[in-house]
Amino acid sequence: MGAEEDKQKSIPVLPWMRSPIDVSSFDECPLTLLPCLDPRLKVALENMEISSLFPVQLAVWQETIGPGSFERDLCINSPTGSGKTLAYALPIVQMLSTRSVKCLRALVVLPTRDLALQVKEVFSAIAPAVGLSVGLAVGQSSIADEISELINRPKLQLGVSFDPEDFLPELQSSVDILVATPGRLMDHINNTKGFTLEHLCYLVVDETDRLLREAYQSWLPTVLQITRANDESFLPCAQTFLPSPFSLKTIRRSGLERGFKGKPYPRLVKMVLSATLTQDPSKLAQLDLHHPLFLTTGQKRYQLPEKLQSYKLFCESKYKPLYLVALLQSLGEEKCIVFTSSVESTHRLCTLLNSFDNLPFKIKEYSGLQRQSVRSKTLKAFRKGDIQVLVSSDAMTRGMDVEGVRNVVNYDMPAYIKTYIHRAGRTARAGQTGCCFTLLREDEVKRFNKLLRKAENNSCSKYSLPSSYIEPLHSVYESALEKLKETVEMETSRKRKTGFKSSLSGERK
Ligand SMILES: Nc1ncnc2c1ncn2[C@@H]1O[C@H](COP(=O)(O)OP(=O)(O)OP(=O)(O)O)[C@@H](O)[C@H]1O
Repeated sequence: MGAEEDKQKSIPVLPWMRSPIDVSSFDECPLTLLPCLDPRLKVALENMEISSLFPVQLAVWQETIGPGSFERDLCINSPTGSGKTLAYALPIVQMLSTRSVKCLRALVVLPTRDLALQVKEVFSAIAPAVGLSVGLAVGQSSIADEISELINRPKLQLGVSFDPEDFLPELQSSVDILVATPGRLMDHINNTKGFTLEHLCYLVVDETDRLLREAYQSWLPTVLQITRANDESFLPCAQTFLPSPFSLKTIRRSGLERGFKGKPYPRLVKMVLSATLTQDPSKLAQLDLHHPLFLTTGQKRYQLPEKLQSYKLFCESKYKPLYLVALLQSLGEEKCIVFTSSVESTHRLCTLLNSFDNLPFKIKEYSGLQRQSVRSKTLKAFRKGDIQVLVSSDAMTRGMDVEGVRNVVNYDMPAYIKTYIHRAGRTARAGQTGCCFTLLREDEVKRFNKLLRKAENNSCSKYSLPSSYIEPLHSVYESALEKLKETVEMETSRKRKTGFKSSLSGERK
């Protein structure tokens, strides 16, 4: 992956990526000045305490609602916390607001369940205002419960038995917009009667680079295959599905008229987004994009949030936990996320931190090693402020939006700039300030400086902790290490009985 990043120089290979729309040339736009905004959506946004659109949201609005009219598929590379979710949610909801028949018309795919839940919340805050329903397919509940949420079954008279096959034509979608993870999406595509993508108009692939990195049961080729077939059968009755006030003006005009010969009309519109969007032609080719338009921010490919301050903190390897505790104490009670390099070190570090006596904050781990239910519970408590420090591995943290996270700590130096961007991006969101601290051994400094140079806004000052924070911790640290040893032994013997190795005793890279 490092080699891959080096290969991808700042000039993209794909011609359409070489002349992007620069999002940084846009200003925020007050809702009162936003053209064509449905007044019901304006109220919904105001209820969310949103009074203006962020630059990326305005840029996307212009390319979707007007004057761009969804003419081209959109590839959006915009920093963490810049508001990409609403950038796609708002135009989709506005476009579907005049639909007369309920069917599944928009699909948003995300790599993790927590992220899908977060995105569903955004849609749920605006879609009901215009009579649209939003569904979730992430495997949070049993498949049967999920199906009953997504599919509207005909009501039967009491005592009448029926064969579901007989009623197939009457099964209808209960939702207009579906937010899904790939695995559950595939379950519904393959097994759920009445689940269909035949009316799909919008496909959003959020956290695109992450989703394209793994096959996830071939969800993307499957969705494209199904919708491509539909595009063709769609052709004669396309007009039925067009929302009336926008009709031909806002949905892509005739393929021939626009010079997009050979593309069925109306085609499935795609929007793909990331803070670190891949520029790899072979990966992007998987999306089968239609005359894609590239929206990006600034000159460099990688951007850090404008109000992020980066700091490096030098320390000896054996005292890293001690320095971390001193740093956390110096930061006070504000929410903080500490990143490590693996799920095992997340567990070990969290156990060690919890072995320190009398720390004035509550610490929990959040990693792929845990069950989803445990992770979701932890995240909920962190959002509420019942937990102040979250020790986390990388896999789960992309896109996570938790209010009040003022600090991020890289306990282990990230190996790639993309990792740094996604970790640091858990703070300094939505124009707020935030700090990212990286703990470094002497031999890591050069590599770290080189890594940061790949991003814009990359200044990184040295951070020193006063000795008054460090000295008193030495004895506490020694006894915490002793406690950790005991916990490792206990875990190892417990897991030996069940045939597992203690996750505290080894490192999985
Ligand atoms: N127009 C707006 N006005 C005020 N706050 C907003 C606006 N748009 C989005 N936000 C807030 O900004 C935060 C970040 O938004 P969002 O999660 O969509 O960012 P993102 O660009 O997707 O970040 P990431 O790349 O990390 O996923 C959220 O808390 C959201 O509520």
